[in-house]
Parts: sequence; C-alpha cells; structure tokens
Amino acid sequence: MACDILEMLADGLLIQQKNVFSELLMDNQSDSIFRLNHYPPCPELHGNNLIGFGEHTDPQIILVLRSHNTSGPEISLTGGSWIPVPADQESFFINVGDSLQVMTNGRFKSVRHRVLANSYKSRVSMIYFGGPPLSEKIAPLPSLLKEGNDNSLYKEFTWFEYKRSVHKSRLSDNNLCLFEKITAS
Ligand SMILES: O=C(O)CCC(=O)C(=O)O
Ligand SMILES: [Fe+2]
Repeated sequence: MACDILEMLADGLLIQQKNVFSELLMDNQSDSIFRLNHYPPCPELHGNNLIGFGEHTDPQIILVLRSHNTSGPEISLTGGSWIPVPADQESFFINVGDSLQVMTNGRFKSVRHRVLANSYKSRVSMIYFGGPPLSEKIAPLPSLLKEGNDNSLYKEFTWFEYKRSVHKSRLSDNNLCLFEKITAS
C-alpha cells in the first residue's frame, strides 16, 4: 500500500519514473520498520492533557498507521495550534516523512504530530515506517528543480547521516533545519 501511494504521489508530481520513491522501500536494503505503540489509560488525568508521545516529525519517507477506536493523535498547524485526528479503526492514516519532504523539495510536508493519552481507554497503534537503504542519498529530485538547481531547499545527505543526526537530537527538534540551504537574499 505504501508503494502504491508513493507511485500516485509521483504521478501527481508528473515525475516520469513512477517508482522513484517506491523503489527505495522495495530495495533489499530498505531501512523500514514496523512498530506497535501501546498507550495505557491514565485515569488520574481528570480531563487534563497528558502527552503519550511527544511532538515530532517522522524522519523516514512514508508512514502507514492503523489504530483502534481511541482518540489521541493530533497534528500541528502553522501558528502552533493542535487539531485532533479523528479515531477511525477502518482507515489507514498516511503521513509524509522528512525524507519525502526533501525529495519533493518541500512540495509534500512532513507534518508535526503528537499523541495525547486517554483517561479511560487504552490505545494501540501499529505503524509501518518506510525508510530507504542507509547509503541512499536524499536530495530534491532534479526533475522538480528549476534549471541550475538554484531553488533547491536542502543539502544532500545520506539516510544514515540523517538518522544519526535525528538520534543525537531531542524528539521535538526540527531535524531538517540542519540540512536546509541558506539562500542569499
Ligand atoms: O501512535 C501513534 O498514533 C503515532 C505514534 C508516532 O507518531 C510514532 O510512533 O512516530
Ligand atoms: Fe510519528
């Protein structure tokens, strides 16, 4: 499913090579993981917010999430407000990761998100994190750049370099800012 979605995204961007993103997940060396998160109920909350998973963006290419019918996830809007993602046990939630933001030169955005704990129901989520091989070079696709590449927003890095940088930082840090190009004004 992740590959099908990535191929539709490539199509939407009029990229000729439809598998330009999905081939990274299909690679034998793909650094993809599958994770189960369990958020136990927190009855002592008494209506107050408690963070179950702190705010962050996901560093990989694409995430596919499914959970049962308990609310909790929220996404951040520009301006700093948080909006809840409605619980729906029959849907998959698809999230763009930082690497896809870079490869599309910012056309698709890696959204900051967090999960609030629930006071009376437990929540389980399962997430597929689709990542490229460690040695893969991540950079804006030339076909999405103007001639001369002068509108590239990011420096090239390998997935290994980015992962190392993410592991050294705090969960809430904006990891991509270290790899942004400073444009002369
Ligand atoms: O459990 C969830 O719904 C999301 C957790 C999450 O954002 C993550 O594991 O990266
Ligand atoms: Fe996440």
